[in-house]
Amino acid sequence: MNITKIDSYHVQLPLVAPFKTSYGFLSHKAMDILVVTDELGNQGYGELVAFEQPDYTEETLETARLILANHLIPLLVQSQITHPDDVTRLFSVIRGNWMAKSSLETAIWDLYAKRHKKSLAELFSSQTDKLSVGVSIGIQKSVQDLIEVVSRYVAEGYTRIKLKIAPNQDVDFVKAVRSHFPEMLLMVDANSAYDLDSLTIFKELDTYQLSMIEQPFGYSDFLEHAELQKNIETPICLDENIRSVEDVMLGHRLGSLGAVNLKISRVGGVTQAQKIVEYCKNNGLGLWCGGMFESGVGRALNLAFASQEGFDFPGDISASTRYFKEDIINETFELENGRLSVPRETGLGVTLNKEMLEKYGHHHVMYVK
Ligand SMILES: O=C(O)CCC(=O)c1ccccc1C(=O)O
Ligand SMILES: [Mg+2]
Repeated sequence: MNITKIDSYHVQLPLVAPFKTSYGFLSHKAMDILVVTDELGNQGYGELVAFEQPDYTEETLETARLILANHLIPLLVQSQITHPDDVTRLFSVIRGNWMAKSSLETAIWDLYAKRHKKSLAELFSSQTDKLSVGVSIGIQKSVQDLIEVVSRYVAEGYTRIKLKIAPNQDVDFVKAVRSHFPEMLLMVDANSAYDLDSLTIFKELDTYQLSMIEQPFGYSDFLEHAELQKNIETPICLDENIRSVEDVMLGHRLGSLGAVNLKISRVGGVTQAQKIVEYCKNNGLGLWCGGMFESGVGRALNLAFASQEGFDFPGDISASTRYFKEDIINETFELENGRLSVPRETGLGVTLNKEMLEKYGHHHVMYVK
């Protein structure tokens, strides 16, 4: 394929409700939408999901833009690409910078699918048209507030609830939610807020039939996670730690994890993510699709990818309205009986809404042939 142009829209969407985690507070989500055009006029969309602060992982929107402009785009346009796997190989000379790589690699996947007049769901061997999904709930001011928020999402149909926790905002919250919803698929995510000194907290959390505990310890730690896993029954799920299939293998061998939160963007793209899917399937590890408050572009990709065999647990892929009042695509993802529809049109199966892009974004040209 011949790439003739790369555009980028710097978008900022207000969140319907602010989101509090153990490390920070989010009132709007910024993202860049890459549009890669080929010689036939096809356009592939990719989302750069990095945050503005380097507080989830090391990358930020600004570092990713630099890596794209100075390294990844020059590499890509100098090379002959016939399949998206070529992009991953090409980018392997550049260390890290997974979200920057993923934004371009996923745009090439969309472009490739469109050139072949296939949906991404089809290319990913999608097994289902409807996907059960969950919702991730930020830290609330009080137990009462949390119960109200959870009740609203349960009424909307979500089948799995994830609670963000932080020191001193953990056991009481979980205990209350569990007693209101005894059968609910429930889990917690600490975003690296604890260490082994908090073992007693986790032994207590271990008594609430949680599906898993996500990223309790350091964002690059494997040893303390393994020590914790020896002391609790609830599977540990790693998120921040996992950048490659090698990280999953390491965590598995050391006993640091029982499940993986897979975000395509955090592992450098679809081709890398697929290796993790295969490893988890072959080794009996839990696997589900995480989220980065994506716009509809990233959401469509997550839905297509997570509809393949191997994903065994509802992901953080919620309805459009859970995140934003208005989105930058023309389609909306609506919850029906706790499920979202997997797009079936060509490529990602979503189209950019020019009016919304203008309202919420700024246009930049990154490359012209
Ligand atoms: O619903 C979503 O898109 C994901 C929500 C979520 O938990 C999250 C959101 C932003 C950054 C990190 C995380 C996380 O999974 O840790
Ligand atoms: Mg997480």
